[in-house]
Amino acid sequence: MREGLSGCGGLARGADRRGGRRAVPAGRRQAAAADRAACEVTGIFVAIEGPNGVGKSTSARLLATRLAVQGHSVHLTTEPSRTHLGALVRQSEAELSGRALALAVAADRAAHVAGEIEPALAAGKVVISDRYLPSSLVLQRLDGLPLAEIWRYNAFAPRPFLTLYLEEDPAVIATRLKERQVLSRLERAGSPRRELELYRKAYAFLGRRRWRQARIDCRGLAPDDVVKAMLGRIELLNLWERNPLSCSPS
Ligand SMILES: Nc1ncnc2c1ncn2[C@@H]1O[C@H](COP(=O)(O)OP(=O)(O)O)[C@@H](O)[C@H]1O
Ligand SMILES: Cc1cn([C@H]2C[C@H](O)[C@@H](COP(=O)(O)OP(=O)(O)O)O2)c(=O)[nH]c1=O
Repeated sequence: MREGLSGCGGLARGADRRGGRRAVPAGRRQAAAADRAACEVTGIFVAIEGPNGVGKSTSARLLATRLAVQGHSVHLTTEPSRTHLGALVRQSEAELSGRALALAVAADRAAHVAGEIEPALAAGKVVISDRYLPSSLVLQRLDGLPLAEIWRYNAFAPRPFLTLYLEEDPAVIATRLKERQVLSRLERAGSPRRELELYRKAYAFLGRRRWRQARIDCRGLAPDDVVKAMLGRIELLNLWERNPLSCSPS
């Protein structure tokens, strides 16, 4: 098994993530073995995180393009997902808040993982997600929920191969947000500085849960340079050597 890719290929399952062993009743062992076979995957999963306006969408798109040009089979996705449920979450964010929004986001995440991320990984793709679980550890906290409660709702979520956190000077992010015509309720509730602070806490929290993650200091970097730094982080992990898929472009 590739290092850090326990469980379902590029995804590490909850029991492993928590460092515990899941007791499987004898009668279910066969089904569990079938599940393991069904989720035998070869792709890898990279999540991109950071405060609103830091450049996640821009660099996720560029990273996907760069990898595709290199010949990799890439699936670029986002949270909230591009499903009806994801659209509903986006539309409802103004009036849905606190626990209700946290649960709606977690439901969308569960559907996103099962319906989109895992199948793409099973097909051997590099999955890049613009936002994932760490976003909840920041945005739902902005909405007043304690970390432990948010974690409970998201404990099912598989650990990505690598999570990249973009960081930038809060003043630069604030200038970019001023250019946005409409700010969402949570964008207004937070601030770049507060989001950066909560992301640092999320990083530490997930680090204790053996998430593999890296911060990228985007100060003074053009989008192309941010992507170079991302690729550097990925290569640092010897990803390409470890993952046969990535060595044999489709
Ligand atoms: N590295 C960068 N340098 C300068 N501007 C950037 C950079 N990355 C993104 N931008 C710009 O900042 C704004 C916010 O970027 P975006 O990717 O939408 O952020 P996010 O997805 O994190 O909210 C966009 O106008 C984008 O063109
Ligand atoms: C991914 C995620 C989104 N959301 C909600 C709040 C955000 O304002 C809304 C939309 O996400 P956002 O990334 O701001 O969307 P866009 O791509 O339009 O910039 O979804 C959460 O509350 N928690 C989460 O973990």
